[in-house]
Amino acid sequence: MTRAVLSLGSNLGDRIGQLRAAVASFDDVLLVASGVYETPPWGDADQPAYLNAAILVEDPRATPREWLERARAAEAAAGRLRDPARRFGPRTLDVDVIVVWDAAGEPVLSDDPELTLPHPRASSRAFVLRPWIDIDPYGRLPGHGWLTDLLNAEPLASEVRDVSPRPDLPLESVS
Ligand SMILES: Nc1ncnc2c1ncn2[C@@H]1O[C@H](COP(=O)(O)OP(=O)(O)OP(=O)(O)O)[C@@H](O)[C@H]1O
Ligand SMILES: Nc1nc2c(c(=O)[nH]1)N=C(CO)CN2
Repeated sequence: MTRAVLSLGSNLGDRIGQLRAAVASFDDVLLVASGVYETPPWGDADQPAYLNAAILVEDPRATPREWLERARAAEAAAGRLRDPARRFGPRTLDVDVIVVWDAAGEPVLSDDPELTLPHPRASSRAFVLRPWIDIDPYGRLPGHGWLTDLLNAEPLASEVRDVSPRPDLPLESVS
């Protein structure tokens, strides 16, 4: 398996520091990182705003399960602080595996609850699709179509207006 899009989010503690540490943990496989966006909480309104971003990673040897393990390791390194009683509640770091493509460039489909691919809620999340389209303008969400069509149709077209770029908070230092 080769490529994956990972979504990063944080709304507790040092939000940008946690996102940067997560990106650094994928340094050996990182193709490109999106800009950072400030986004209103989705799914559970009573919590602080999130910082969200997306990264494209590639490793010819990595299985989908290994991407999930690396995502979990990044969350654990951020302390995994969260309220277990709130499904979509606040957290120091969330790293979700959005799509994985195999060596032939075909998307991996899985209904395994441990690793569902594509991520089952990605199609309704402007905070996932807006950063993703930064780094993959011709991107498609398998089963849902082009990112550009999803983001330009309701309900996401309205939601994306509240997704604010934070160019003052780059993920990577310019070298
Ligand atoms: N595509 C996926 N990416 C990440 N985790 C997944 C995926 N599919 C299933 N899971 C499972 O979901 C479990 C809960 O993940 P997590 O705590 O990140 O959920 P959440 O962030 O509360 O909700 P959401 O997945 O909607 O963002 C994980 O332990 C993982 O095994
Ligand atoms: N804006 C935004 N809202 C969320 C996010 C996130 O990353 N960004 N993650 C959640 C966890 O499932 C729940 N709600």
